[in-house]
Amino acid sequence: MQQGYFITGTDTNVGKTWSTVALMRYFKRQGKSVVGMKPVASGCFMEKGSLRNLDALLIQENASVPVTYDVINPYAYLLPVSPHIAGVDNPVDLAVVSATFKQLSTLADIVLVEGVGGWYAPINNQHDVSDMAQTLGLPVILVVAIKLGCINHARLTFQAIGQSGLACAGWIGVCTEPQLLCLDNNIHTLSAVLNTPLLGILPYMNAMDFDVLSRQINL
Ligand SMILES: Nc1ncnc2c1ncn2[C@@H]1O[C@H](COP(=O)(O)OP(=O)(O)OP(=O)(O)O)[C@@H](O)[C@H]1O
Ligand SMILES: C[C@H](N)[C@H](N)CCCCCC(=O)O
Ligand SMILES: [Mg+2]
Repeated sequence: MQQGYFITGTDTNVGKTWSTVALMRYFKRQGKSVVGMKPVASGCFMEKGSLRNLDALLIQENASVPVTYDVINPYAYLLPVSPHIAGVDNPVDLAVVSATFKQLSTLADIVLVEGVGGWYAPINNQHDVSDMAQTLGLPVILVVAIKLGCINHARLTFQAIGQSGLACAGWIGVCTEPQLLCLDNNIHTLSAVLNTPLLGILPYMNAMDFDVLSRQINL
């Protein structure tokens, strides 16, 4: 592995997965091999007797090399609730996440790890997403869904990333809504308050096209 990034966001449902896959396509276009990980996923479905998560499946599909599902997503929980609740019978062990990440990092130049929920979402009764990112020791990319309220959420999350001692490699804005009043002004304000590079603004798309989105990224 040459480089790895931990992808967090201002909340759940803010575009972390879309950004992760757009980044995977971006790195591939640069001639790099890339794999991804969704260590903890809540909100899964049963397929042939195993729990599967849509984020993890997208990450698996977009990898440069074939990767076994369990390496991408060692903790798959059925219920779409906070992982410390969904995983009460099989709580996340950060040593397992770390060992699985090491295995994955031998496979490609770039490894992207998508968090779950926002920066302080609990992953078990002792740890939250920030602990998982610190265990992996990766620079963090902050995904911001550009909507009303995002300036506050982005500033809080950016401050918390700094407090964890991890580097922030930049932020990605995702237009998850078809229309937003004063969109450009919001982006301008976010750029001014977040002391980290803007890596790209992903436009609103009616149908997902990760190649189009990946062309908005510049890391
Ligand atoms: N560029 C976009 N254009 C339109 N809709 C988008 C875009 N990016 C994301 N969305 C919408 O936002 C939803 C959430 O995106 P995504 O799944 O990437 O969020 P997430 O932060 O990974 O969520 P989770 O916390 O569940 O992992 C998508 O299912 C899609 O409906
Ligand atoms: C179900 C959802 N899509 C995510 N997988 C889990 C989000 C957990 C959020 C926990 C919280 O901060 O309240
Ligand atoms: Mg996701």
